Amino acid sequence: MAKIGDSWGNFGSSIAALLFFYTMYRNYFPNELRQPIARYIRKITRYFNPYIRITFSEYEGDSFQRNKGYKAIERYLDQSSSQQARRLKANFVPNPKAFVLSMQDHEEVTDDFQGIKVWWASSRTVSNRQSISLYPREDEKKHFILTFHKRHREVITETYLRQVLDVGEEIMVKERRRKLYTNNKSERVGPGKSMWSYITFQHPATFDTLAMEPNKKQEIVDDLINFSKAKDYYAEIGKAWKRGYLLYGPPGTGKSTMIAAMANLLNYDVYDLELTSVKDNTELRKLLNDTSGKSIIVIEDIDCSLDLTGQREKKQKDGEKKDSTEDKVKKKLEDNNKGSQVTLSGLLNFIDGLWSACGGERIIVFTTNYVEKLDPALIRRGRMDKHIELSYCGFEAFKELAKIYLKIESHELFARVGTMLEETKMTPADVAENLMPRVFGEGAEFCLERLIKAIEQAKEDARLKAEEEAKAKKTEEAEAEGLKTAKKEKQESGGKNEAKCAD
Ligand SMILES: Nc1ncnc2c1ncn2[C@@H]1O[C@H](COP(=O)(O)OP(=O)(O)OP(=O)(O)O)[C@@H](O)[C@H]1O
Ligand SMILES: [Mg+2]
Repeated sequence: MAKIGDSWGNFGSSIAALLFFYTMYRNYFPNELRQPIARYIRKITRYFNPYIRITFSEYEGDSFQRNKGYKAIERYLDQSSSQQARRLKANFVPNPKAFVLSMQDHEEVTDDFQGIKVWWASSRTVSNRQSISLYPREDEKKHFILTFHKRHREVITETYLRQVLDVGEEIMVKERRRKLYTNNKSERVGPGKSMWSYITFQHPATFDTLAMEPNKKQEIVDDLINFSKAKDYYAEIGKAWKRGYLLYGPPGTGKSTMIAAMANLLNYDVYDLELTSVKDNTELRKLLNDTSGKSIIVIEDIDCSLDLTGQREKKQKDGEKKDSTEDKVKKKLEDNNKGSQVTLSGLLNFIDGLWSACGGERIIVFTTNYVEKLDPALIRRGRMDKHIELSYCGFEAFKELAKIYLKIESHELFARVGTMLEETKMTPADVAENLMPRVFGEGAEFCLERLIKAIEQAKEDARLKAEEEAKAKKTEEAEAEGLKTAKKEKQESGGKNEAKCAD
């Protein structure tokens, strides 16, 4: 009891002494001396203080740019925060649906790295300014402060902080709501606004629900996963961490569905780039600089977005005849391209990684119905690393669709469907449409029979179309023959007349 009384007595006299010195200092020290003394005291304490403090602010300098590292640190600290901090705040994350607990301001947690103890504190400073601001952050500044012993300076600043960022970013990617971005026309974008607008990406397609030959599918999945894990490899060989896929095939064969499946597999955002809305190459560069890592940049129907047919056009003018499909594509291209001056070389520059080399991994996907129309420079390996053909529905793809839509792996009608699909071209979209039960209670057999009828109908349609085409060709040939004969006759009669005149 006496001991406690003694220590209270010592404590009291120390406080009294401190107060005494402080009053003396305030009242009797001239102002000019106070500043150097304060500086000197700070120097002494710094000399004896073995700890280093690093402050991580929520915003970069005085800019409006949010510091990505701050968010990553916050996510990294969540686990220690939920176990150690006493005052927590709860944030909702959609993926997986849950509350994430983070520490409140002015809380402190500890972390252990290779046996080294560090302290993390969250802090918020509020400015004294008496202004009214629309932006809360102008007056409030949030920081994380990391404290550690100076003998661990190298390990902490180099290895530990790298790990904090990597782990934090990984958590953020896992729990984020993925986005589907589309580019706005530049006229509609106000100053300081992003050229991309987005909605939440919620496409249900996965590689499990995508019907295609299993080995081919596995090869694509492996390729994507290998790419997403190859950060160090790309750094080693000095290439931008990007990969290009060209998906080609007739309409309804699953090109867009595959892009959604890719995004779902890798947990990437999707940037759907409408090239015809991009004014010129400079704008294209800006758009691409504004994309984030872990994303798929998609240009659908590339043949209709850009004039890539220059060489072919020249040949056609030299006398070749255009077919009706090409006519249509050309017309669509002209309609689309009004106002866009993006050139092939602008696009090539982008793909080559000059502009996409900033930041994390990116996948570029082009889709087209007419692969033969694309300029070889655009799709050469290295730009479009993998060319994937999505084609008409074969037996293997049909079996996958039956598994997805009818939940069956075999049926006595399968063999017949298989033979019919070999003879008739039908897209997976059409097969899926017929297999999907339309009203409650439609059984597998009913749906398979409907599919058989649809294939028979498609076969009949194809036969009629071929007949019509053959007829049209014959008429064309007859007309050409007629023209030729008429020309010959004219020439001959012209020759006779000339001879008469000479007589
Ligand atoms: N291989 C497939 N596996 C499963 N479903 C498919 C497949 N191909 C097409 N489908 C179905 O058909 C529909 C149309 O497919 P999708 O939009 O992917 O075709 P596309 O190749 O992108 O066509 P387009 O060239 O016209 O853009 C999708 O809703 C999808 O459900
Ligand atoms: Mg499509």
